[in-house]
Formats: sequence, C-alpha cells, structure tokens
Amino acid sequence: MKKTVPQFVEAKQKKEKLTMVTAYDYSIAKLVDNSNIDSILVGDSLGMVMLGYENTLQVTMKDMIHHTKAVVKGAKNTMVIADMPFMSYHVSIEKAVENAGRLIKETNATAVKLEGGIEMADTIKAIVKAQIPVVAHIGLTPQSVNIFGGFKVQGKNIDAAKKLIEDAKAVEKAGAYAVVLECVPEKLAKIITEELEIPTIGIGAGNVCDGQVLVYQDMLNMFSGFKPKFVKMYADIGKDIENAFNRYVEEVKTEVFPAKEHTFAISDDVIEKLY
Ligand SMILES: Nc1nc(=O)c2c([nH]1)NC[C@@H]1CN(c3ccc(C(=O)N[C@@H](CCC(=O)O)C(=O)O)cc3)CN21
Ligand SMILES: CC(C)C(=O)C(=O)O
Ligand SMILES: [Mg+2]
Repeated sequence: MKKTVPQFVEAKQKKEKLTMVTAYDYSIAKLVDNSNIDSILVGDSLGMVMLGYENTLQVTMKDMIHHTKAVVKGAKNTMVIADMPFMSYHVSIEKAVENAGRLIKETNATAVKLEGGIEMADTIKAIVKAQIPVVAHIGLTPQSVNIFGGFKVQGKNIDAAKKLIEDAKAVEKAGAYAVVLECVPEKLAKIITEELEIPTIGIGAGNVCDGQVLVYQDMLNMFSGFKPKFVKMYADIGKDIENAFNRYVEEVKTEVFPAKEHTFAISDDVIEKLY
C-alpha cells in the first residue's frame, strides 16, 4: 500500500518529498501504480491532452467520472485525486458538495481537487465536512484562463504575492490536506511552503515545494500542444510511438509483418478439400 491521506500530510513533517503524476485511463494508472509514485491526479487537463480542447473549461462531470473510474480500477494501491471540473463547484456550496460526492461515489477516488483560494474556503470547508478529502490548487488556476488572459505565472507583484500567501493560509484553514502551487515564482513558493503545515505540491513552483506534480504526457513527451517551461522530459515516448507506427507501415508493405509466429495454422487436408 502506498500513502493514505494522513500519511501524505505526515510526509511533510518527515521531510519526505511527495510525487504525483496525472493519469486518465486504466493502462497508465497501472503503470503508475507499479512505480514508486505516491499519488495520481485525474486532472481536468484531460480536456487538453485527451480530448484536444484548447483549455480545461469544457470538461464535464461526465468526463471526469468516466476517466476517474478507469484510473481507480488500475490504481489498486495508489491514492487517486479527481479534479472538480469548471462550474461543478462555482454555482453554490450545495452543488459543490453534491458534485464532490458524485466524484467519490461514482468512481471510488480518494479525494477531490478544486481551484481557488480565499474565495473557495467555505466550499472546501463544506466538502471536508462531508468527509471528502480536498486538495486545493492556487496560483495559475487554469479554469480562470479567461480572467488571467492566458496561462501566466502568478504572484509576481507585491499585492498578488500577498494574496497568494493569504490564499494558501485560507485553504489550509478550510481543511484542505494539500495544496497545488502552479506557476508560482520559486521564492514565493518557498515562503508559502514554510508558512503551511499541509504539503505544497508544485508544478512550475521550484524544488522548494513539499512535492511535485506533472502531466504524464508532458514528462514522456507525448503531447505536442505546448511545452511549459516547468516541464522536464523523462522519456521520448512520442517519438518512440511515431517510429513504431512507421516501422509497422514498412513491415506491412514489405510483408515482413505478420510473420509465421503471428499467424494461425490449419491442416493441409482441410485446405485440399477446399480446392
Ligand atoms: N499538457 C498539459 N500540461 C499542463 O501542465 C497543463 C495542461 N496540459 N492543461 C491544464 C494546465 C494548463 N497549464 C499550463 C499551460 C501553459 C503554460 C505556459 O505556457 N506557461 C508559460 C508561462 C508564461 C509566463 O507567464 O511567463 C511558460 O513559458 O511556461 C503553463 C501552464 C498547466 N496545465
Ligand atoms: C496540472 C495539474 C495540477 C492539474 O490541475 C491538471 O492536470 O488538471
Ligand atoms: Mg486541473
């Protein structure tokens, strides 16, 4: 068994780094489960990497449930966190609790994640009151892309930096057990990490965070939509896939594939009778 929610929080006191990657289906979830990664995020980034949308705004509860169910089946021993999609927690606190509940009940994920700081504190509190663990997400919150005017680094001026520190404290006070810091300058992420008891999980926030998260297609170089500065390539699977497809085409054309070992036999008697 890998980490539970309390163990995830304790990791910070023990100064053990936390590791998280996204997954959106059964096969990848199994690979993550077999690795030493602590937790899986079924991110609403699936709208971009799996469904080809230009941002995460069109992702629905149905999409999140569909993908999270598959991930949970593959991740027998790994904590699965499901992103709450845009507009599933903004209309009212009641609807937010209801949708968080659906995500857990219909998928058996462990926790939900939602974007926002101070303004979401009461929502986080209500979901935690329903006994659903919540991960918060502040800084570059992609569901605010049209307010921000793009995917931009947050917290660079004094007011924005102070607001982010207040956001972090507010989500901790509201009962979040971890907080994702996305695209936050490293020195600000350090202050936030030191101020909080709960772990900070960084993406584009430096190695000062208590843990890190990356979209798996980014780290394996299998997504060509864009490449944020914070991404490091750990394998070149995209190129490997393209090369494999081209070798397959070549072998089909030259009749190298399928070979004997890929084909089924029949007795010559039967064939003779057919002729
Ligand atoms: N494949 C993928 N990876 C992600 O990390 C990711 C998604 N999709 N979808 C949802 C959000 C969107 N994210 C993004 C997307 C683009 C940038 C980006 O291009 N950032 C600029 C920063 C520009 C600036 O303000 O200086 C960069 O150069 O990194 C950052 C985060 C992070 N999330
Ligand atoms: C980038 C991470 C933190 C996320 O929210 C997602 O994948 O949707
Ligand atoms: Mg997300």
